[in-house]
Amino acid sequence: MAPGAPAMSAPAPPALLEARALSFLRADEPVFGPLDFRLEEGELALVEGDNGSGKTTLLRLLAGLLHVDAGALYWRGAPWRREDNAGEVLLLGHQLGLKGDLSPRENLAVAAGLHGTRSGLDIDGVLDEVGLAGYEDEPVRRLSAGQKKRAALARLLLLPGTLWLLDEPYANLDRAGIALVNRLLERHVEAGGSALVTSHGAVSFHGGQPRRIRLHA
Ligand SMILES: Nc1ncnc2c1ncn2[C@@H]1O[C@H](COP(=O)(O)OP(=O)(O)OP(=O)(O)O)[C@@H](O)[C@H]1O
Repeated sequence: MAPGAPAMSAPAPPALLEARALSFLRADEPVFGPLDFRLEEGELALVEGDNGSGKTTLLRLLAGLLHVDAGALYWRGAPWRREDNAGEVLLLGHQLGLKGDLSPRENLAVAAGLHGTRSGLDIDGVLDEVGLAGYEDEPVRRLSAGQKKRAALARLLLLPGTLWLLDEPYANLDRAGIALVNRLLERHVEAGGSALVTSHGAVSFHGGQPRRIRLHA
């Protein structure tokens, strides 16, 4: 290296997720976007916007339930292909995706059979952690709204996902449930996981100032 030449620094690693000029169209009208953002591994970001600004649409698109209409998405630097990250991206949406006739224990067993589990975790342990001890074998349709949300959180905790997409995760939860969501999020991020969270309530997150992704209707 010539004297005085600047030291070469290693290129920054690619973001876990990057959106460039991303839009979703309905009847040729953009629901949101064009939107540019990055999300790193071990980072939480808040998706903000008024009612109808497209927060749920964005999360459903990232969960593979809708197609990218315009712009581009990258996963670890490569063009986004659902088949490359299907097991790594977990959505907790308004519809919780639980089978009402099955118990929490059975719902989690089905999910674990399909996707595996995080090492060191088991079904009864996560149900206990989310406060469903004693309700493990009750059909989900007989649980309260908050208990159903807790069962969905138990599934999120159990499965080996990298990116959590949480749409209004605090809805229907009591104070202890809200604290539970924050605890699970902090632990996920500390372990190198990432999360995109929509919430109209205050998210209390102690892992630093989260990135904010603002949608405009
Ligand atoms: N299935 C659908 N068919 C047609 N339009 C839809 C559908 N779902 C949502 N929309 C429209 O897309 C826009 C964005 O909706 P979306 O649910 O993504 O907003 P949001 O930001 O999550 O809203 P909120 O804060 O009320 O939950 C709204 O104008 C809505 O009416």
